[in-house]
Amino acid sequence: MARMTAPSTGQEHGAQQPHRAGFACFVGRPNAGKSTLTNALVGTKVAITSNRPQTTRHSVRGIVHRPEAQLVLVDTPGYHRPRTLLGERLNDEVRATWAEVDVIGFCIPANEKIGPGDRYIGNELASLKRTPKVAVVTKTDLVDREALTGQLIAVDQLGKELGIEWAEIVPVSAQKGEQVELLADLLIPMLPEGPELYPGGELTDEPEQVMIAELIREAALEGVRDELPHSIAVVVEEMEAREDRPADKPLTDIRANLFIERSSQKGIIIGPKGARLKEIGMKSRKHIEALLGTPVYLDIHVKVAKDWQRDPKQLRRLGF
Ligand SMILES: Nc1nc2c(ncn2[C@@H]2O[C@H](COP(=O)(O)OP(=O)(O)OP(=O)(O)O)[C@@H](O)[C@H]2O)c(=O)[nH]1
Repeated sequence: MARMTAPSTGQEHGAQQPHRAGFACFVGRPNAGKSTLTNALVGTKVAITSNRPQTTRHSVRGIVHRPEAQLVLVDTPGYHRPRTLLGERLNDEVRATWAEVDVIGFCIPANEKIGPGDRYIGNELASLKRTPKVAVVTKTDLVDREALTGQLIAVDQLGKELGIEWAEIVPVSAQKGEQVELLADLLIPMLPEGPELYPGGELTDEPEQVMIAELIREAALEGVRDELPHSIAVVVEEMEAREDRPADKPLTDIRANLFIERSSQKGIIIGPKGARLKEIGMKSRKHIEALLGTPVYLDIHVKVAKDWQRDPKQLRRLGF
């Protein structure tokens, strides 16, 4: 990421409140609710959510705009024990992000016991002494009060065990929008003083094509079996406005490649008589049209990139 620290040219807003701007990221094991929380804070769909682990591959940022502050959220992939080259690259990316942000939110689901996955991440976090860390207990709508209290105590103990001093411990439900604003209120004072980092109203600086590729990948992930999710990568090859269209009836042509690792996976993606691929196209097209604000002609090609997760050249081509 280019610039992660706000210059300290504090802008005065209102009475004595200096304007603050900076970066935060949410960490946590797969499925902890990081993307959903990012979306809830920003109020628009920018990161990709799914009920399958490890679906966030790109550092999608959402921006929370307040009169007194700008909070830029960096959404990283899950940090986990690497098994492939892709896994190692993802961990490097996550660590690099952690070292550059102003505050880290450690997401721990309210409805799951703290386990080795959390300790693995927590240990790594503990070594980042200077960055404030907020424990965010997510999905509180899934548990009763008693269970939530138990989890808050367990999180407090986890901090003591790992040598992390939580700046705050905040229970939230991103899905119900409970305590989401409060979380923003608590994160903002941890940002450095400084002017806006991004012009007002901008929600994400993720290149459009990456977001479009993610929307297609998200549609492709729906309903596929367990082994496939990590084998899918999508790259937008071409995107341009169709020529000879009247100004009030624009059309955007998009050509995307959907990569899988083995030709045996082709059938699963394409489906009987192309039904699944058609479904993927229809679903993602709706989201892409909403994103771009124009009708879209979407052309998806399914290609085999053999064992792309283990091949450095392929990884680079696919944008990792
Ligand atoms: N009930 C409930 N479910 C939630 C909440 N937040 C997230 N979820 C669900 O939990 C699952 C995982 O959420 P994500 O936001 O994709 O989790 P993530 O941590 O970004 O996951 P990875 O990208 O795999 O690391 C999804 O099915 C969400 O719908 C919440 O506040 N309440």
